[in-house]
Amino acid sequence: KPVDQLTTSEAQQETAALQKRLTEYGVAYYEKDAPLVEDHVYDEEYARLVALEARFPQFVNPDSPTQNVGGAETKSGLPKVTHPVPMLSLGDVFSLDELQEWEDRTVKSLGQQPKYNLELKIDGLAIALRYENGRLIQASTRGNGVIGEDVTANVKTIKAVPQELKEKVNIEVRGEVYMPKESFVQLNEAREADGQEPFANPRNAAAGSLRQLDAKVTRARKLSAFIYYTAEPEVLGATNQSQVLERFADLGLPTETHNRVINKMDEVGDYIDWCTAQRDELPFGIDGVVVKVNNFDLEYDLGNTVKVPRWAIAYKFPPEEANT
Ligand SMILES: NC(=O)c1cc2c(N)ncc(C(N)=O)c2s1
Repeated sequence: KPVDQLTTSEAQQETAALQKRLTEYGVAYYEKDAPLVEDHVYDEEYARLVALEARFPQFVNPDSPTQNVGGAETKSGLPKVTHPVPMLSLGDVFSLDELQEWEDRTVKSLGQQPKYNLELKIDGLAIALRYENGRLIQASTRGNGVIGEDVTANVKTIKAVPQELKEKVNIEVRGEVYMPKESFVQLNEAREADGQEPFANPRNAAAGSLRQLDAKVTRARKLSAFIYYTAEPEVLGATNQSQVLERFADLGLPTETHNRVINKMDEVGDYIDWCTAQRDELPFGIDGVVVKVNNFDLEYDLGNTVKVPRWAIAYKFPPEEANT
């Protein structure tokens, strides 16, 4: 129900429930690197709480998650970084029908049939890398999208991430840090031998390994990364997403090479089938496919909502049956 149609007691109940739930999500995400919900679910509920507290300020209390932006008490105590361009999460769809509905809306908004760039959705954690004059000067986590953590020293231990680009450009790029499946198996064997709790999945292991105070621990975890986005493609002279990936490779940035440009959405099924068949063979985890309008001039027309871009969508694979 819209916030301004709630009775005071309804608002009090919903506010208290959201404050409790988002605090639990925050502890799981920031303290345990074991998120309870997808980023966009957290974002949506957080936005609802902000709206409720704005309309009913009497229900704001000091330990509401809105009162300590960016997970101030992260266990790792890493310094904070504010993202100049917010790191949005992605909208999700779970079927080809929903994907077709997304395309219908997109074609309608654009008034034309765009090409799409299809990319694997890497199951890791998002990072932003700032290069100046071709040198890596800062690396940060997504955090809550606006405020992340400075993980520069830790990212410098990741072999796949160049500290020096092949061209002296000033650019911020974004991607995913992940733990290769092999590293994950070795890490959990070592942890169990040590009587420690194994990580539930490579994504949590990557998050826990990246957000360490001691970069030597991160180095030992043998992480890797793929870079897939920049908000400043003009710096690279790229006019579409597939060109951006090619320019990233020219610079020495690690890119996932199985991307594919398609002319319309009815070609996406073949790609999804290919990814599903390849999934177990890939040396890293994927949890879906990212579909992006390839041309940036069209992407510009579509813009973003507060939380997710309109020019891209994630098709999520059905959860893998527990291959115990
Ligand atoms: N949250 C996001 O915007 C994204 C998240 C991811 C992800 N986990 N893996 C790959 C891509 C990609 N190829 O664009 C994106 S984009």
